[in-house]
Amino acid sequence: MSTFSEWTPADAGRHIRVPVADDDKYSRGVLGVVTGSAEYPGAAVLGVEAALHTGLGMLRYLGPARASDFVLQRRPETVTAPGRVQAWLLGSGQDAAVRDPETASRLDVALHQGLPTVIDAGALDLVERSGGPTIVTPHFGELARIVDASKEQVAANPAAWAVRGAEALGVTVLLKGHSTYVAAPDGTRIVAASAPAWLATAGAGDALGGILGALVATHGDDIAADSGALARLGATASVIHGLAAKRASAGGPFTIVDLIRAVPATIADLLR
Ligand SMILES: NC(=O)C1=CN([C@@H]2O[C@H](COP(=O)(O)OP(=O)(O)OC[C@H]3O[C@@H](n4cnc5c(N)ncnc54)[C@H](O)[C@@H]3O)[C@@H](O)[C@H]2O)[C@@H](O)CC1
Ligand SMILES: Nc1ncnc2c1ncn2[C@@H]1O[C@H](COP(=O)(O)OP(=O)(O)O)[C@@H](O)[C@H]1O
Repeated sequence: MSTFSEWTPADAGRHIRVPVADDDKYSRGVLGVVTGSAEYPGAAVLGVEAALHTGLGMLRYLGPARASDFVLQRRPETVTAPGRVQAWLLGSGQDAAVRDPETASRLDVALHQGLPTVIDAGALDLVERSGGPTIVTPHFGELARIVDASKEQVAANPAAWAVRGAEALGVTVLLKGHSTYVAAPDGTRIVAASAPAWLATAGAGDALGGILGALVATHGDDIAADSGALARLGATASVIHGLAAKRASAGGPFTIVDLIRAVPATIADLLR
């Protein structure tokens, strides 16, 4: 069995890009987002909110109209016009079985650009079309479908199945759960375990996708230079997510909006 090293808050702090005086909104990193659907517009709102709270230069949201309206109401700083991006976040809040043609075409265009890409939920079936460095973010049920195992088998040994997933798909796998296992095809193996079990609530994965999307968009050079970079950014996203959950929780229940609100202070702590 491969050894997974534990990702610490200090490790995470070293993988957050701090803007410098010369930066502008483009040099900081632009994230393109195709998430949400008429059925699940909330997932789009949560992912966009989480990405903006993690920090990036610009976010272009290019999902379906109903979701776009909710995103703009909540976050008017979101840009909904197409244009250049440095990375993509795809699939949260989408169901592969009922993809509308416009969303299908936007996913296709994104996947063929060869850019760093985060693939979640309803876009997981498209991973083979992804031309750039790719990280997928399945939960146990989703990974089970991908590797043709049962959910119980994955739950019994998530570390081994994360590795199997990375080998089978040839991309970095971030397997979500109480502990989050990240395995890359180059042999990078990381586990992050900072989350309280209160985090097991709908929308938590959508927020993780947004945090990771922002980290990926702001680390384009690192990803191009190093095949393990996506795994380290995945683990960093998971640590930020888990610590923000702890901060929002204070030992009790919390909502995902509370978690997202806690992200900026969590990042500030990690940078100290
Ligand atoms: N506010 C929203 O709009 C929300 C939208 N969501 C979206 O809803 C869609 C369906 O997602 P689901 O995950 O519910 O459905 P799926 O159809 O992907 O998964 C359901 C199956 O996977 C298992 N499963 C689900 N989550 C699991 C976990 N964390 N660990 C182990 N097994 C798990 C279930 O037992 C079931 O067998 C996704 O596109 C997702 O992004 C959810 O994220 C919830 C919030
Ligand atoms: N028992 C648990 N303890 C801590 N974190 C958990 C637990 N169960 C799930 N999580 C976290 O919650 C999130 C759930 O993701 P996902 O299943 O995709 O949710 P959703 O689709 O509802 O957004 C993941 O980040 C996962 O790591």
